[in-house]
Amino acid sequence: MPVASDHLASLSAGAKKTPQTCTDPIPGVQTDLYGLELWENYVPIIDLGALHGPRRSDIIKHLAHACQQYGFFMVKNHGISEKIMNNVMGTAREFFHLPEEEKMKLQSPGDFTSPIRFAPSIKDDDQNIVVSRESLKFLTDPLENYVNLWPTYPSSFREAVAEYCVAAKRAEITLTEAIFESLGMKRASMDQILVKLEQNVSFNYYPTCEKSNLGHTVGLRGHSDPSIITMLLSDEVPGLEIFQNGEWILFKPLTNTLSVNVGDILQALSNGGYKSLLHRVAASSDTERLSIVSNCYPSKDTQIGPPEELIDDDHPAMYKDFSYKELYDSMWTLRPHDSTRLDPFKVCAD
Ligand SMILES: O=C(O)CCC(=O)C(=O)O
Ligand SMILES: [Fe+2]
Repeated sequence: MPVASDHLASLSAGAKKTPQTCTDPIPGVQTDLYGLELWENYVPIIDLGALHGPRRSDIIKHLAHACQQYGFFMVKNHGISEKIMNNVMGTAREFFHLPEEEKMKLQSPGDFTSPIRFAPSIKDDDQNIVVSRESLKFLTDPLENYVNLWPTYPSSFREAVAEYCVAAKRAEITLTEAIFESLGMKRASMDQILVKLEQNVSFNYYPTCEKSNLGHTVGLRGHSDPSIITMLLSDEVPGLEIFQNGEWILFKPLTNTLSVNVGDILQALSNGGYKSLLHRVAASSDTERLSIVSNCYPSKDTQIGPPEELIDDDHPAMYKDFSYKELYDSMWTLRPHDSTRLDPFKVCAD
């Protein structure tokens, strides 16, 4: 992926010319030589608000670095108000605290295409493991097609969730465009995806687990996401673990930021330059945990092989040219935690 590597080179070069003098306002956040903030030394922080100002090109370089080296970063100044975040988190929490039979009314076993579906914790007898996550997954795009299918209890549901979806999608479009720019994609290649960007949302609830069951309970098994990017809003309870440099690292959420991971589609679009993040959630016996995931992906007819401007003799295409529909249709034969869904689309099998 020639262009993003160039960005990295110019990141280092730029640092020598214009050293940053940022102060360090948040404990645990260091700013490196290139002006890129790192949370506790292991997660980059991207200032989304600065994309609209004179520092845009710096932020684009930060994004290239974050997507290439980490596949995971946090965003601040994302434009989603605290009120919208608190409302949707409060609504999601109320939903999961409803009696089991209320939630089960939204279950649709075996139908992965249902526009809204509740999935309870599962027991995998083959692997003798309990996956404790309860989730409510729903399609959100376009909102007017789906809002009427959403629950009316908690009574705040439709309004709070719709407001969050709109705000989250706005942030995702801004971010996705900047990520495409960081890859060096041509305007036409970016636009054919951006104009038809879609979103779905999941509420995830991880109940506390008896101490004696911790040995065979996980919150969620290791997986990558079938998205371009996934944006995650969570409460302040740690639980998400990210796979970096051969080890699992427990991520500590930071107030008012959202976290973002590279998904499989971005890995293919970037010709393997940006790595889809392997992640999982640990079970806890102390505190329940809540997260809201917004997945951003292209319309079914969008081609998601790497665009020609990212291919040259030194960087031959790693993926065939395939549509999102082909990936989507092939996904249901896999288990959700199989991170091999791009394999059929590789030019050469490993
Ligand atoms: O709850 C989390 O932190 C992560 C959830 C997740 O990875 C997913 O829903 O795909
Ligand atoms: Fe995920």
